[in-house]
Amino acid sequence: MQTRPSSEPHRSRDQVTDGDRNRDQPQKCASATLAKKPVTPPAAPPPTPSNRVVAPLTVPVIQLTPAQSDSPVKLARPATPKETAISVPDHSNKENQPARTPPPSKSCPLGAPTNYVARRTWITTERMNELRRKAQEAAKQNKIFTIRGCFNSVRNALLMRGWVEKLDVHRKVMPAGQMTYEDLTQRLPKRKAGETRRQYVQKCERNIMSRFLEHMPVDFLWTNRKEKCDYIDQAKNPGMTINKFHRAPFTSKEGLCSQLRDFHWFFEEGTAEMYFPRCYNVWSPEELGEFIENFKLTACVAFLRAMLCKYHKQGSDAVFSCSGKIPYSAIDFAYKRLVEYIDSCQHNDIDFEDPPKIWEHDWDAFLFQHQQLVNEDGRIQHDGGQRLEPMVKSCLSLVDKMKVHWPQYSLDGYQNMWIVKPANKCRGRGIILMDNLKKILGVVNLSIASKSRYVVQKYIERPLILFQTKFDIRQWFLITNTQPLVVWFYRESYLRFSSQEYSLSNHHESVHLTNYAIQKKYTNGKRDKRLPSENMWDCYSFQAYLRQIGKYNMWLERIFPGMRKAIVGCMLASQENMDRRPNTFELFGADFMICENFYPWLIEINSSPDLGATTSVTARMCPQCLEDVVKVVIDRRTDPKAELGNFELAYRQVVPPTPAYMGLNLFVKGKQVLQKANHGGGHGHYYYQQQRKERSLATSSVYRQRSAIIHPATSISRIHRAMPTFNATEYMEKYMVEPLSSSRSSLCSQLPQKSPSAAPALTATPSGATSSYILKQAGRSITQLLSATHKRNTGGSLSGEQVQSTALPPKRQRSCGPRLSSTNPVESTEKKFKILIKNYSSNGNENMQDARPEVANSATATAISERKWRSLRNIAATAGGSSNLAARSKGPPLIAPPSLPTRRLTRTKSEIDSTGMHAIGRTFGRKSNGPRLPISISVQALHRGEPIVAALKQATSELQLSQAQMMSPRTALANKLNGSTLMVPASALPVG
Ligand SMILES: Nc1ncnc2c1ncn2[C@@H]1O[C@H](COP(=O)(O)OP(=O)(O)OP(=O)(O)O)[C@@H](O)[C@H]1O
Repeated sequence: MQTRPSSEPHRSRDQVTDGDRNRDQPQKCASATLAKKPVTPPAAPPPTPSNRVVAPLTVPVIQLTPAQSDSPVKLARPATPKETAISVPDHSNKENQPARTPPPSKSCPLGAPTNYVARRTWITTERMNELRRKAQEAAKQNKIFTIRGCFNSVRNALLMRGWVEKLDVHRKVMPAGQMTYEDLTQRLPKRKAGETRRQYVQKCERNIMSRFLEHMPVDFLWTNRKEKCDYIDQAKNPGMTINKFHRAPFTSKEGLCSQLRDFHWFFEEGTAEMYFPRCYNVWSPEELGEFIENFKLTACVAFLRAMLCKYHKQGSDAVFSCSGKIPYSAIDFAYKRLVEYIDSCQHNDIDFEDPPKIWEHDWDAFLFQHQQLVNEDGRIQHDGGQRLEPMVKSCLSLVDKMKVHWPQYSLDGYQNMWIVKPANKCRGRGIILMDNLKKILGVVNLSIASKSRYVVQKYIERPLILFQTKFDIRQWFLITNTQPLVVWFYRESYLRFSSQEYSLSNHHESVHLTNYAIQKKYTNGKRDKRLPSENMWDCYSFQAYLRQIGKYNMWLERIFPGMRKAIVGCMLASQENMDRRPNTFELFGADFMICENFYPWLIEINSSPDLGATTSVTARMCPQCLEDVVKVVIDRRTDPKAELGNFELAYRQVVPPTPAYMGLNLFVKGKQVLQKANHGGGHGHYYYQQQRKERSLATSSVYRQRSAIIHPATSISRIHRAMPTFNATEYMEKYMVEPLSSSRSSLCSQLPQKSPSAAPALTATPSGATSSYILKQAGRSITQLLSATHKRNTGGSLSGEQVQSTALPPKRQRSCGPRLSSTNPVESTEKKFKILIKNYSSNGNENMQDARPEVANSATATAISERKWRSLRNIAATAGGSSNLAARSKGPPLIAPPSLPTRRLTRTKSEIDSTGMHAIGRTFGRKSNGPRLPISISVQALHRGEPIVAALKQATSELQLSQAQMMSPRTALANKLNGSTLMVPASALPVG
């Protein structure tokens, strides 16, 4: 018996054609007996840990029925050729040609021996069932993956871990239940030339297994392009892992530039530091202006530096000459600009008027002179009358001073070169090096007209060059979570050299752009022999080089940690703008350049780094990196101690516990309304101004207050990241009500307490000390109250009794809804409040007992201004018409309020219905299991300096307060609360 060779490198001349194969099929039919069952869904697999319900596979169950067995096999019907095992088209040798297969004969049609099947065909029924079982097992264990693109290392790594691939072509599935045996065995991929038999068999088996999984959701998707449908799939199947973030703004040049503008907020010494050449999104007029200013100032620095450098290296004759074309005043011009700049940095200019205006033509002339000095070896005019040494000395000291205030001094040279990059292109396309402002503006202005965007970045003129050749470093890193941020750093990296020697006089891309996409277009020029011909080194070769030149410590101390800190910093700065979806990770490739002083400068971050085996270096490193990604992403999920390959954890954000004061002790005092009312209308404006002042104070102090309370070891950025949502509903429910009891105490203590429903409120009245304390606080800003009550709650400044009367539970959950116990005084106050609101909601038909005693009190009545009445009316209008509420109110109406316009009735009513609120009085609360009110405000708004009042403003608007009240939200809310306890004088009621 001939054995089939395991591999077939080339297709032979006499290879089997499709037609041949078809002709063979009747014969193959005889080689196996298959009992095909109709599509029967197998039993549903048990639920997986992730609670995913695995849908039964609706694939044909293939009965394992050997062709010739001792036990006779019953066939439902004669197997058709399609149902048989499939023979592999043999492309290799003649021994396996169809001519050599036994001709179809009656001796082995449907009863051929199993071993015969195995010999002649490559997918037997046994194998088929095995594949099915494997697919089912993978589905049960959530181990289905799809890979788009040629990421064989990932594929192999997953297959090795028992995963099964669902080919991307099978994403668009046919309706469940329609899959037939033919679907599985037909339409198999064609064998490619050069594909070995084994490879082909594996390919077909993968194809078949993929079809088994057609109706199963994918658990792991590796793609190199973002598609919306994938994220929709992920939303449907949250367990699905995707290797791409939908939003990663730092991966475009434009995005990186804008993300890193605010980097200073995220600086953490030793953790997040950043060297990024200054960069401008010049399509934005603001940044264009900044760029122009920076360009000019850089030219001034470069002019003086170039002059000093030449003077010291080549002597004064190399710089000065009586026939020089550059006027001596150019030195003066540059000098003055630097002095002005340093003065402004040191704030020495605050007592002076604006610096004199410099006309554009003066700048043009100077920039031209700079070009002459640097590029054309021009001389500065000097007739020998003036002594040069003092001037040179003062220039030197000025440039030294400038180093302090010019953080990117180390990367600037003398030429003032800038690199102009299309904002959203990659692979070096459209990148130009320029040193002329007019030309740069010409490019970017044109781009504005053509709607293509550019960024302009300072070119690193003094890079570290190896053997006179420029290089950059490609560094991979992995993000596995954005909230909290988790960054994995790859220990290996590789260097990419340019094919030509470095020169600043030649601006050609082959000299300055070191990325592979550009360099592969050029043959290597005359360079040092020690450079690699494929223009790549791995980091180990670079380390060896550094060791050779005695600078190995620079790798350990500056380059490697510097790259890591830059990546962490960049991620922290961009974290806010990345998706927060779980089960998403991404491998990024960052490009760094090393400066002469060995500091790494971030150039760019790529979202789909080239992982092709383009050179021997990448051929070794890329597959390894991909395998390591699988280790981090897959293995570590189940085993925290799993091997991580070359990845190391660079940053794991620590989420600090929610600060105790956060949203807990914010409250609005209702007392201020009385003060305002007592002062009469004439002082209204004054008080309004006062409040505005307080609000602005609060605005600026919110951040300071917070930072002061936060433990110093906790960095701002971390806090900033992990800030919980400030829940206005919760906040108001609790703190808008609490002061009610306090403020009411001052009122109610004067009032006869007839109403039984008022009793709980009165019992809840805090002590006089607390009242006065609250009174004192009433005029302060909310932020001040925040810290005061924080102290109070932590028992710092108040007596135990006071704490008891005012303190609230120390820690609250983030979810909103009333959580105060029924014995809590605040609770009872809240009830009171509710009832009183109902009073108004009854639209005059009913009234509350609580209100009765109060209305008789003239002192209280006079305290109600027309405006307040309007607010009350508004509340009434808001709540009016909710007849169910009114019906629940008891007691005869004391006042017959006029029929008020119900302009906001509809919305409020629907709100009540839809949000599960059971009374308008509970506007501040909700049913414990009801949905949230639509008044949740992100605390980050507060953090960023927006006034807390703004938050209240929003809240008040949600509470349907009138425009006048919204002008002063604190007062408005207090009005509302107080108003609920105050009665309206009959005289204040509109007639009718
Ligand atoms: N500020 C800079 N200073 C010096 N060289 C730079 C600077 N920016 C970019 N380069 C050089 O230009 C090359 C291409 O730049 P960059 O990576 O930004 O372009 P790209 O189009 O995104 O390329 P790729 O997609 O291949 O990374 C870099 O490899 C680097 O050698």
